[in-house]
Amino acid sequence: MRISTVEQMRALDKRAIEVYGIEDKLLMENAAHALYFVILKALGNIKGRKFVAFAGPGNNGGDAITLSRKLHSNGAYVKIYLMSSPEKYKGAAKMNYEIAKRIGIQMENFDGDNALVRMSVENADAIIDGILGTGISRNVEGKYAEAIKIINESAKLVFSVDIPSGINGNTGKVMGTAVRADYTATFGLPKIGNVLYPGFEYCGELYVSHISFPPENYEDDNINVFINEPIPLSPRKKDGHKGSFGDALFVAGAGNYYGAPYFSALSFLKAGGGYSRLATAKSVVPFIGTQGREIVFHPLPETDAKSISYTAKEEILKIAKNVDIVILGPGTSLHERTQKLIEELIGEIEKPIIIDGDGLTALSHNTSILKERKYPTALTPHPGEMSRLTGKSINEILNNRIEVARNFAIEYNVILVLKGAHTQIAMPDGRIYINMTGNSGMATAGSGDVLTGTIAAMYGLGLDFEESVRMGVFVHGLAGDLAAQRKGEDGITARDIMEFLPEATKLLRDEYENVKDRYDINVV
Ligand SMILES: NC(=O)C1=CN([C@@H]2O[C@H](COP(=O)(O)OP(=O)(O)OC[C@H]3O[C@@H](n4cnc5c(N)ncnc54)[C@H](O)[C@@H]3O)[C@@H](O)[C@H]2O)[C@@H](O)CC1
Ligand SMILES: [K+]
Repeated sequence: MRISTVEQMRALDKRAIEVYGIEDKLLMENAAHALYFVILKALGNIKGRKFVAFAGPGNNGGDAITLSRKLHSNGAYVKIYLMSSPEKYKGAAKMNYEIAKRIGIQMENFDGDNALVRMSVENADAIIDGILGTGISRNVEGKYAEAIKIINESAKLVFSVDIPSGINGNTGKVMGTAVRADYTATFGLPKIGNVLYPGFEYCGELYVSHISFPPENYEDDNINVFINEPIPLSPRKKDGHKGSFGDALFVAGAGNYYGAPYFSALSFLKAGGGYSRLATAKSVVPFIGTQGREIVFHPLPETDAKSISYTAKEEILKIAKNVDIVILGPGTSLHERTQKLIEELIGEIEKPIIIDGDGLTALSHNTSILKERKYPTALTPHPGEMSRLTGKSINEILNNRIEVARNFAIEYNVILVLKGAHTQIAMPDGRIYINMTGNSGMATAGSGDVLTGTIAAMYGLGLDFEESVRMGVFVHGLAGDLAAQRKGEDGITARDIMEFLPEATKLLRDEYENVKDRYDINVV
């Protein structure tokens, strides 16, 4: 499914109106109907139920008034609080306001927090939030903030129209304050703010309605943000040998960094990969060797600090020639000579590579080396590492995740995985995939190492490089969700994520449609 910006949604509305003649009042009717269905689904029946709706000054308010008329028509009691003078309404919103007035639906101006409003809310079964939609243009203050406070303090079921009021439709950021909804129905396509955190969380259960747009209305290459849907894995070769499922080289580890090489190299095998090689400083081998017997070790000369020595370069390049994919950087340390080694390997390895951890720090000294690469490259930074790569502050990155990731991927011709809740995967042609698997328990040391191994495993299973990165991120999150289901989010460790990789891959093979549905946005 595509995800749109606010501006793209406006263009789609315009096209629906101008090309197909689906007038704005039809769109509004459809929008109201969609949320009506969600309410029906949540409450069972409507008759005799009491609703309080807050209607803002724009079309979001118009949708709320239209919905109120539907609820009224089906036997509910509705009271609407108008956030500003109804003279402001235009087009479909104005028409629906006038219909509601003629019908005699109770409408009052909201002049700020007071006992009467609180009492209406207290007596209601549910609240409709149509205060602000995608037209939010500044921070929420004054009586708008007061209305949101009343809603959030009410402990009633809250249904948001399009997007919880106060959430920025392009970024998912809270603009001062925002409604915490139980359900949200969004219209046309989900907006980026519905899908990125924290907006996603504020939506509660998220539904999308296509409000009668024909499917071709969405076929627009400029709308190039997508949900990261899983890609079906082809059946495993029954007569396969370990080389059939990929041969991966991990250049990882240093004295005191035993977890990163272990988790990355072993996760490759757990997620379905065939042959896992670990090239690491020689004194690291005995520490991991006893636990990771399935891994093939290439002990390398080391520095005084027990990190991989620069002199290992030719040997690494030689091994790299015989593998399918190379992973650079998990726990290689910040030793200056080792960093130099990794930096040069990035430029010289003639295989697809994944760069993570200390490899990203090595790269940040000279990002232009990426431009020399003629083979596919994926980077998996968290926002801190992204900050090092771009020189931008972490806040700047968090506030513009999509743009920052996209610009980097295009400029350096790489796949950039910007990690975090709902990780973004940016492709060199400008497409972005937003990943929906995973949970907060996965923000744990070593989780990123498991990710690199999982991506490499997907490549070993026969997906192309781009698909492997997408599926690696998906499967890693799915394994984390399975771990959370079993153990709770609080105590998940990298080991737990790794241990659930076989189950995650199996689930995708056995129950592909179920898994896909579980992480899709429901259509009403
Ligand atoms: N395809 C779609 O997405 C459709 C969208 N529709 C609705 O239209 C909405 C967008 O409508 P509008 O563009 O009129 O925008 P909104 O209804 O979101 O609000 C715009 C109004 O709010 C004011 N405003 C902005 N920020 C404010 C703040 N912080 N405090 C107080 N007032 C503020 C603006 O001055 C303007 O008057 C959508 O969210 C959706 O509910 C539907 O009617 C039908 C189709
Ligand atoms: K809203």
